[in-house]
Amino acid sequence: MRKIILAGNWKMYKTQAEALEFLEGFKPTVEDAPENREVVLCVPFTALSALSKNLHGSRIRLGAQNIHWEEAGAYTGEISGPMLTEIGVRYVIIGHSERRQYFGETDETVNLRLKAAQKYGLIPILCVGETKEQRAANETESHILGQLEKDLVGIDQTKLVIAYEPIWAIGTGETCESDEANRVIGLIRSKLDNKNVTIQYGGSVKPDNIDELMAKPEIDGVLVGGASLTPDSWGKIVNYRA
Ligand SMILES: O=C(CO)COP(=O)(O)O
Repeated sequence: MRKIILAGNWKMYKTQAEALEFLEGFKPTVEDAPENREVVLCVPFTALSALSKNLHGSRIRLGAQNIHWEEAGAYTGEISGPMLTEIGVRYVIIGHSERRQYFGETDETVNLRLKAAQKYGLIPILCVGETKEQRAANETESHILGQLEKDLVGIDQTKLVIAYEPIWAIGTGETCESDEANRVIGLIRSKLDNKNVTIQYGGSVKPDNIDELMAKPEIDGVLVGGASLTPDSWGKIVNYRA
């Protein structure tokens, strides 16, 4: 039985005060969602501690958006596993296309970060996906399978979430067709040793396309940017119609 995980990726949005305001608005909605759905918010580092202290038994789980592979050290601007677990973080996004594109993340550093997350008991959400050019050149499959091959070396597939995020669908309003997302996710699953890994779709997920996406057999959840930023739209997404 695969776990359904709905995760919001706030990226570089919301101060601590804004995050707390969101929480108050969102808490009542999340408690109505069916129990078999894990609801995760991956927020900026500066909001993690305040949110953690204000969850008060809520079923919301917290996630970070990056983790360094060392436990501590001279790594200006980075954050370690123990720093995250100490404040109640359970998940961490690794290898998001924005980190690969703007911050020099490579499959090698993604692999190191994945190993660190698992070492410190965090569940990594590994992001993979192709650019518009790669899709046009029929390189979608080879690109994604190439990423997985390098990223997953030595990784325990029983403590892993994967998000398929076609880069051309991120923040563009251009959602991947649900059948196509289902096909690519099925392909990813076929290459994994553990067929029960939760595999999410991400890229312009909105309240008006969530039902269709979640109805697809291979899609086990979503990783959502823009539409996770307001309690109203995020509430509709976590309460999608099964
Ligand atoms: O990058 C994403 C989630 O990680 C998707 O962002 P959008 O939902 O804003 O397209």
